[in-house]
Amino acid sequence: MSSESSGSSSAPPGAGPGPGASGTADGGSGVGGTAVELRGITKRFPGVVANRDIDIAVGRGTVHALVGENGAGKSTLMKILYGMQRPDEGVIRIDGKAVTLHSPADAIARGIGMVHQHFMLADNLTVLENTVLGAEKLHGIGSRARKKIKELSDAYQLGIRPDALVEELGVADRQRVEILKALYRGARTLILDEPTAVLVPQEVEALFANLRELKSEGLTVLFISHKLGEVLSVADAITVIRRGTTVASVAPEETTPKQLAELMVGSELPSAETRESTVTDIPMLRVEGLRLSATGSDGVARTVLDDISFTIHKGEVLGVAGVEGNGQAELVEAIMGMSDPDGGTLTLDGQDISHAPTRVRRESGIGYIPEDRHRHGLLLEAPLWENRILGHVTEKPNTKGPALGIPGAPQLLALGEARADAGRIVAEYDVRTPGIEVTAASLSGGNQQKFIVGREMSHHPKLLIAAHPTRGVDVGAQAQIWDQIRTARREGLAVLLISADLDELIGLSDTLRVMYRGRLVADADPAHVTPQELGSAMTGAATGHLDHQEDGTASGGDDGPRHQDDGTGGDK
Ligand SMILES: Nc1ncnc2c1ncn2[C@@H]1O[C@H](COP(=O)(O)OP(=O)(O)OP(=O)(O)O)[C@@H](O)[C@H]1O
Repeated sequence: MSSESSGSSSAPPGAGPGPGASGTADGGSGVGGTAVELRGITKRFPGVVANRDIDIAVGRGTVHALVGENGAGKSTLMKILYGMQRPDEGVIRIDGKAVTLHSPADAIARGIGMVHQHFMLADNLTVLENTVLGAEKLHGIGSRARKKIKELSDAYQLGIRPDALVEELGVADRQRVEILKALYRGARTLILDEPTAVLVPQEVEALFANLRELKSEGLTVLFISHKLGEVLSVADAITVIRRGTTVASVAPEETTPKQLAELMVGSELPSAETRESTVTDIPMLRVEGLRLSATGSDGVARTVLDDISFTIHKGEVLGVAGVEGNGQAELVEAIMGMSDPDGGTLTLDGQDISHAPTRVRRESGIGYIPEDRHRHGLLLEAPLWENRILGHVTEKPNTKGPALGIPGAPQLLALGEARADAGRIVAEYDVRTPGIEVTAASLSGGNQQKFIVGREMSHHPKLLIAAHPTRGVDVGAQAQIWDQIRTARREGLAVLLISADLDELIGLSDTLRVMYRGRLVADADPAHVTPQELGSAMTGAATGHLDHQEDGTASGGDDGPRHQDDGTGGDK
């Protein structure tokens, strides 16, 4: 049943803020009128009310942020507005008119566009082809489409060339192509799902400039973000969602990141832990001369890992900064045994694992938080308790045996123990789920991530390969995951941390390296480096040791790129 088109709502159009709201920033009061109204929206899933009586009005020509804890219901609400989910109750009004949205095509027809967190572009096609794909027949594309793309790109200063091949574009450009694609389809309201999660600070600034440009042309932007500082810098209005319902509408100039976080969780956040060094001189992972090449779709072989060497010691977090696509993902895959490097050696705790299969590497004590949790971290359609076993099928508590007490006999899966332990992870890591029987797919993104972190930490790894460990995770859960990593590090855990979140890299790492075009080109002291300095090295503008300058800029050392390690790693 759906009552979107009935027009029945507890609140009149353009009415004040929802329950508990401060009333200062309900977007409906914006000078340009109301672009989108969501009134009394309720959406139930088995065992969960994802949205409960949500009330939001978004002013036309404004940037409106949605914040809230993992599982609060933000994505569900945006999927409802984009026609991907049907609400059980409530009214959607676009430009004052009640509408029923059966599909994204319906939403697009009404001027709603969405840029998902995982871009949906075909790599081997051009910007032009990607933009018109699905919007019109490919054979119909030509000068008219090219002209329109150029006009849109110029009007909103997106700097996109219609004939550029998508696979040659960096993350920030791909995001602009997604925005362009939505504009091409006539979007007047753009939904962006965590748009800054993969961007370096300079790119975030550029995106925000684009958003301001869109706004000045009367477009409306709705975006979800966990980065509260950024939210405060770009949003005109902020809606806080807690446990499925709108709890506050806040004006950015009247709040701080801390207050916002507390509105999200409904209580005070713990204060950050002070840092102390736990780095030892005992090597845990030694990577020497790692090289990998890959053949692109043009048939040309390219070097993706170029003579990579470093050591991570017991109790040390080595952070690798880099713009996505500079070899970090390939480095992780090579360490996990998921690719076949051209050369180099890997030594884990004194044992040569260069040619060991992934399972053996895991059993030797490597925990793995993958970048792509859907492809490598979870079986989405399997229940959560089965996901407890994934990647740890030969380890306790998932196994018992040997069978029948016969030495040498195969081990058996210990299903009861695995279930019980899945329940423990859910409780300990605050994974918001109706239970362990639901599929992993039904959890919100941040809760899926918390489950993976819990699973990997439960095996007390010697080495944790953590790729974006808190991506999509709310501030409270992020602090908790950082604490867990710090605690394990005090007990000797070595960590390879890959992250696009520079605050996370700086805050957690003992040693920092910068990866650029497959090489480790710079290093920095996390106690002194700034996100801006790291950002410049990530774009290739600074190399060597990033000496902190008083004026806040970084200067590379004069000894050129220092991608070679002297074997001592980054110990301080
Ligand atoms: N398809 C689904 N089936 C069952 N439950 C679902 C489904 N989609 C979402 N949920 C549940 O609805 C609730 C809200 O999820 P939603 O993804 O909207 O949260 P979110 O605020 O976007 O979280 P995050 O910040 O982690 O992305 C969660 O409890 C989630 O488990």
